[in-house]
Amino acid sequence: MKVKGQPMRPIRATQDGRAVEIIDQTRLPHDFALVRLETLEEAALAIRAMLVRGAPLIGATAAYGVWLALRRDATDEALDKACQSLAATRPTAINLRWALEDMRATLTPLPAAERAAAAFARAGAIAEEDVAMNHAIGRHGLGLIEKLARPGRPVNILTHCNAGWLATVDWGTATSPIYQAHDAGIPVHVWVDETRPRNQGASLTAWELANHGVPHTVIADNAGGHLMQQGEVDMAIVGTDRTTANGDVCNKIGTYLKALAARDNDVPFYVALPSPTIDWSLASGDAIPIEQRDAREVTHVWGRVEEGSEEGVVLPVRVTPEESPAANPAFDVTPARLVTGLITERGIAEPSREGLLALFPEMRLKAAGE
Ligand SMILES: CSC[C@H]1O[C@H](OP(=O)(O)O)[C@H](O)[C@@H]1O
Repeated sequence: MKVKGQPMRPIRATQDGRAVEIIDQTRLPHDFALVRLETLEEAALAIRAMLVRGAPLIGATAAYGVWLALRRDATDEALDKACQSLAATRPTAINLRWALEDMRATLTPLPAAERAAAAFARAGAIAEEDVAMNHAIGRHGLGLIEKLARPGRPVNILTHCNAGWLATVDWGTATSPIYQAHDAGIPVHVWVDETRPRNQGASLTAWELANHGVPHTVIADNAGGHLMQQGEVDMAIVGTDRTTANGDVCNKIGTYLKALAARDNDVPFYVALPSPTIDWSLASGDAIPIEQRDAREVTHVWGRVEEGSEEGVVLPVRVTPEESPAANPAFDVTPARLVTGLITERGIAEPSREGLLALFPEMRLKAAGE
């Protein structure tokens, strides 16, 4: 997508061929900062500290992280260490495991001397495949938005967290249909869930949509149900970090509550995902590991000082009593029964094992379940 009119991606190889450059998403929306990753350790930290986040982008960053490791040491031991250290960064997004398995399968058969070049090529291919898949998701999702369009008012779409181009290599998943509808001249308006506690909606999705000129309104997470009751939401589109073979959807904490409110108000609830986000090995979402993040993300908020002596400084501010503990599960699981459809690069699947296999028949032998 574009930033101030310039094509931009959240990750790209540098011209000198020695590093990748990422957008530091922890500093948006206040600062747009690019960070150079030259080592495995820097790539792992960027994922763990959420300078890059979002399932597809985590996968692409991990793939490049393997390349950065093998540039220095292309032995079997180095490949193993790289895959293990990157796999340990975050537990929930399946794209991380998928990308590392792909890189390991690509590189293991090769002589050490050929591995760095092959790793760079495969990481680049994983990135470009993500772009193509997300564009296709947008095409299929565009059809859903078109069906809801009517004269005199925009299609009102609610989204949660950031499943935008910042969460992928480009286009986003949930936002790809929104961008393509906007670009096609279909009036859309997006209700942007702030998405406590890290506020990826307020700080990332809103920033993306503003950059692209898409009308949007940031809302408190707790406002979505009310807006649905008032008839102000025509559909919801969210992303996912892992969707299991039966169509259960693991996504940012709070997604499940939006799905419940959508069901109660007959609002179509769609999930957009590229197929590497499907975990065929799990028959349901019960077994998905839910990341427990630092309680400080709940007890504090980070914001920019607007006036006074430290103008422009981003500071943590405590919003809870010192003595109050906090819990911070980062994801929840929305059961398939609450999902209207899964928007994939091959089309829209019913949220079920057979619905997914109808689009991905080649996965039948791998798909857990009956
Ligand atoms: C297209 S994946 C987006 C997905 O990832 C986010 O999680 P995080 O920011 O913690 O990596 C969130 O669940 C989004 O829906």
